Amino acid sequence: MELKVQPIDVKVGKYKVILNSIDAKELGVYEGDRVRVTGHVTVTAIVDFTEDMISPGMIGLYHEIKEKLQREWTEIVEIEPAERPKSARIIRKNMDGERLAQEEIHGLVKDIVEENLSEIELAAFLTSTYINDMTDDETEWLTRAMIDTGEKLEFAKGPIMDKHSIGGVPGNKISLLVVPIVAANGLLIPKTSSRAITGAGGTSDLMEVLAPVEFSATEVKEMTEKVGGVLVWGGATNIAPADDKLIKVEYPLSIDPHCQLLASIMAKKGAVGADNVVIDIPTGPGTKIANVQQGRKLARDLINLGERLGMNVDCALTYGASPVGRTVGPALEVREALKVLETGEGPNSLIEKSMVLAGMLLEMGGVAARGQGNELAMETLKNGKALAKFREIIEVQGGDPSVSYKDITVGEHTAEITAPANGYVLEFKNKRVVQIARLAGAPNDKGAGVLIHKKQGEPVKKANRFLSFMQKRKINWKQLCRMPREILL
Ligand SMILES: O=P(O)(O)OC[C@H]1O[C@H](OP(=O)(O)O)[C@H](O)[C@@H]1O
Ligand SMILES: O=c1cc[nH]c(=O)[nH]1
Repeated sequence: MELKVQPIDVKVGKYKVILNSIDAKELGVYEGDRVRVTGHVTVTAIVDFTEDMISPGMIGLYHEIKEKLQREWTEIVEIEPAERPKSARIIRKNMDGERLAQEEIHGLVKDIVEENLSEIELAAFLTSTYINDMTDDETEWLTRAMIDTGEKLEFAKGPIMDKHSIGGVPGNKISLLVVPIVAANGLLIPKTSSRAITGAGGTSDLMEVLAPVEFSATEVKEMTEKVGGVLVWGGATNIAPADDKLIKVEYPLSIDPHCQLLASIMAKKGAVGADNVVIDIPTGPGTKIANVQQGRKLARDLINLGERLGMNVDCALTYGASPVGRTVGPALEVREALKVLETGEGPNSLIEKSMVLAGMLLEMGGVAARGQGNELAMETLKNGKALAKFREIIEVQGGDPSVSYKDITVGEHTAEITAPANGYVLEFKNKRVVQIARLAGAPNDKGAGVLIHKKQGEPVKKANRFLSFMQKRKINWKQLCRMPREILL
């Protein structure tokens, strides 16, 4: 079928075309099917439908495909139905509970990286692995494929240290303390992070309050060699590029399937050439890991996967039933973390957790004797070396190194939630705190989030502030009032 081209200058991140449903019917294609578009070159694209935006006889070409055809532009293209990529069948195989071969997984990851799969297919893959999981072999192949389809860092000197959290506990800003402490002790830590997956602010969302986080792999290497550490967004680097594409689909589903979590974390560590890795596993009700037994199993899986990939991995099962510190949401969390670095003072839950993890890395990296890491981490915080290093990191990434926690602006519109009666806070529902922070606009609205005045176990007085939440735009009380009361308390 010949169709007249109508360019649509919208980036959708994939090769996509939009057909009028009459033409689609005639061609016998459905939404999500593939068509071969032939001008002077041929491109295979995913089909979208419209009743009215594109008239019969026309075809809408989104930015990416338009770019591809641009050099030899043509007004008329030839369209014919094409096969779905082989990976779509592989996803189906996974959905049917069948095991996948290494080449199948590699092909699938390659198609993810090359944007050959639709969001529906990606969502099906993630949902299927959420339900069926993967074997240890499949997870290793998935991780290796994620490493091999991107760029890898190679440093002339080692050891390369790294830290990662599986996430799931709100307010987990500890990388902002751990990375500078490790780097301040002479170790290299090229830390890449994701943006929020199930939370209201991933480490990259936080760091972006202070400095750019989008760099190429070469820049990550150069900056790490210069100042010892970085805190960058993995999604921008082409380091394990499949990871971010999967996380983008996980975010709206609010799922983080076991095998994907293992591969996502370990691919990022493998690709930066990490020798020693500490993984934080927040555990407890309302986290990704409900209890210590599950936490131990995940720790074993991470350590085993590390062994298969040649990395020395240690895990810390940390308390996750209540937020870390008293802030949730990018700017609020950065303010809290910077205050700790500047004054040495702050919530115990934040300081102790950061020191334990930094201490483990200092021991693994051989700069602290066994059992002495925690002390060295605390000393690095108290003597200002951690702050000085953090400022170097901010500067090398293009931020303002003189920034103080007092300069961090948070959303100016605030709503207070007060305690309905005198008493104690018995339980803290992590997921609800995250829901509120996301509703307020976090992580994209950097100033949005939740400030926790009273944490679990603390006494509250009737009508005293219990939670504040804030955002840049005016608080939408109507929306808030529509929220069921149990989300608020
Ligand atoms: O949104 P949820 O699922 O809670 O957690 C995701 C966060 O956890 C990890 O943090 P880090 O990189 O170890 O600091 C990820 O990189 C990401 O920033
Ligand atoms: O980086 C991360 C962290 C948690 N879960 C993931 O899938 N990736």
